[in-house]
Amino acid sequence: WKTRISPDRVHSSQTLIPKRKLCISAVYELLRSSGLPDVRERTLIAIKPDGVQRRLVGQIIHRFEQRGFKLVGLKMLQASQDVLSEHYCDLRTKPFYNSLVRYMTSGPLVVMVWEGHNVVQTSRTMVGNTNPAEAQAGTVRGDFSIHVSRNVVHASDSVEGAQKEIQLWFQTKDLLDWDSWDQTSTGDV
Ligand SMILES: Nc1ncnc2c1ncn2[C@@H]1O[C@H](COP(=O)(O)OP(=O)(O)OP(=O)(O)O)[C@@H](O)[C@H]1O
Ligand SMILES: O=c1ccn([C@@H]2O[C@H](COP(=O)(O)OP(=O)(O)O)[C@@H](O)[C@H]2O)c(=O)[nH]1
Ligand SMILES: [Mg+2]
Repeated sequence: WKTRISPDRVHSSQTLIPKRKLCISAVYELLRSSGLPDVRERTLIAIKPDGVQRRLVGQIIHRFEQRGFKLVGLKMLQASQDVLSEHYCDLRTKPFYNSLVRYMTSGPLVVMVWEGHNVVQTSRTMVGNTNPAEAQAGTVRGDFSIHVSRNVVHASDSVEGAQKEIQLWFQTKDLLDWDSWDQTSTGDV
């Protein structure tokens, strides 16, 4: 037991922190300061009530996993009017705002945080045009929907927007900073 734990772990105040985790943090810091890709970019993806009702949750998650992004937060919830008015504050003056809120509160949502290089922009591409009639086949909206008022999924549209939305929908403690085995040299845990 000792030989297995001790070479891999260091003490930091009260807790034991895996050395590998410290190393990975240092590598991320180096990448950031060197201008190399930020592999820790995060975005908020929400499967809207029509996506949940139509049992599309698995297929949508599959697309993000298959693309190579990492799931760091996931919950199912009934959205409140308050959270939605904050989430869609830029749309409050739009004529469709009230129907949008009715739609978004009509059933449970599955809200997720995905992480990876360029995840905000790539997710927007994967999700497709806001109006499914204009969305390319192969995108979530282009494959699963036909009308803008039932477009299955939400994806943050900028890195700053994603940060705000993640703070709105999740508490920091509910986001898991887990190490992906494909980013470490061995599968030894
Ligand atoms: N003309 C419209 N009629 C009905 N609903 C609309 C219309 N335009 C937008 N919506 C709804 O409002 C949502 C938010 O619009 P927005 O312009 O932010 O599109 P989006 O960024 O592609 O979508 P989301 O923010 O949900 O990812 C749309 O996803 C859609 O559900
Ligand atoms: O004419 C419109 C435009 C948008 N929406 C809804 O409002 C959401 C948010 O709009 P946004 O412009 O942010 O588009 P998105 O980011 O969802 O592509 C969309 O997803 C739609 O659900 C709508 O119902 N009618
Ligand atoms: Mg939007």
